[in-house]
Amino acid sequence: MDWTAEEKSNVVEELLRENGGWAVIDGGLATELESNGADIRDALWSSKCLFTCPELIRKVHLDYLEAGASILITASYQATIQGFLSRGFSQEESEALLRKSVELAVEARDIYLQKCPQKRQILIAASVGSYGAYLADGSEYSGDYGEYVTLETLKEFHRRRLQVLVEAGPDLIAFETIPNKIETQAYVELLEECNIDTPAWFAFSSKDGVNIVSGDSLVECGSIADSCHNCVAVGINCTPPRFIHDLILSMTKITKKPILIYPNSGESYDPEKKEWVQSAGGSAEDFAPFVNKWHEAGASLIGGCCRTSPDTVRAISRALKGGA
Ligand code: MET
Repeated sequence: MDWTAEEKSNVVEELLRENGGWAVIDGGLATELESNGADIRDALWSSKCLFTCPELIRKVHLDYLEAGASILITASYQATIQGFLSRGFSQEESEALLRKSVELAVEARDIYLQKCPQKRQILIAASVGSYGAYLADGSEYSGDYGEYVTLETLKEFHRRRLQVLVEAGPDLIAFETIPNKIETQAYVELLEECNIDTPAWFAFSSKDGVNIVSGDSLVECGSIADSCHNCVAVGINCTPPRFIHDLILSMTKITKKPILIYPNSGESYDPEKKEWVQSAGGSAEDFAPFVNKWHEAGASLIGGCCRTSPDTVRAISRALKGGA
């Protein structure tokens, strides 16, 4: 469909209007692929599935739609041209893999809508993971890229990837797990410099309920995102549920745009051990009682991140419909 820039930028508001003020985002993709048998222990993480088991990605997208999600996030979180090149793919093949992530989500939407008696709006959000996700050294959870990584390094790293994803025609761009201010700034400048009119959301992660993981201020980073012309929603992802309420309250002070949250199942990243440790009070099953409080506090787009599943999404959907 050929939409004007203004129509494109209204897709989230339109979805929220159609749905009565809230919408459900899908749940964890990589961890759900793993639960379905995919081996993602790899520097490419879930994006490895783009060439090893694309049909499984399509299946997981479909499972999330059947569970009630209205927004699908593509399998491009850790998909980067640099990452694919280092595995022996050519530039063309690498770009095709990026496009494939969007195509698979679009296919899942088409299959779902064909058999769904009640037509509903479904948006495809092209995931852009941080530079640290590409490095796969834990820096996506510390935001510490060292002194040699500048704003220009980050813009150069993301530029072509962003252009290719946009050309594949997603409804939205999902900047996910943003760890620091410099990368927030890089995304905002790239959208402008590349004349991108696809709307974008900015999702930060936090490990203390106050700042984003690098220690940079959520208020400051959220405000940078909020001031970006393309930005249609600001929020939090991959963060333990127990921090979410306070983070929503902080964000209501800096944005009038829709607030999105998709927490993980309660784990935190231990930089010493370089692994995720489960913490008490916030498993995916515990989501449902919080969901309406989060919505009342100001979040309108709600889903799950790592280690959440279609069951989590079903519970979120039920709770928002008033059935929890
Ligand atoms: C570490 S955050 C990962 C986000 C990504 N959309 C996923 O669920 O796989």
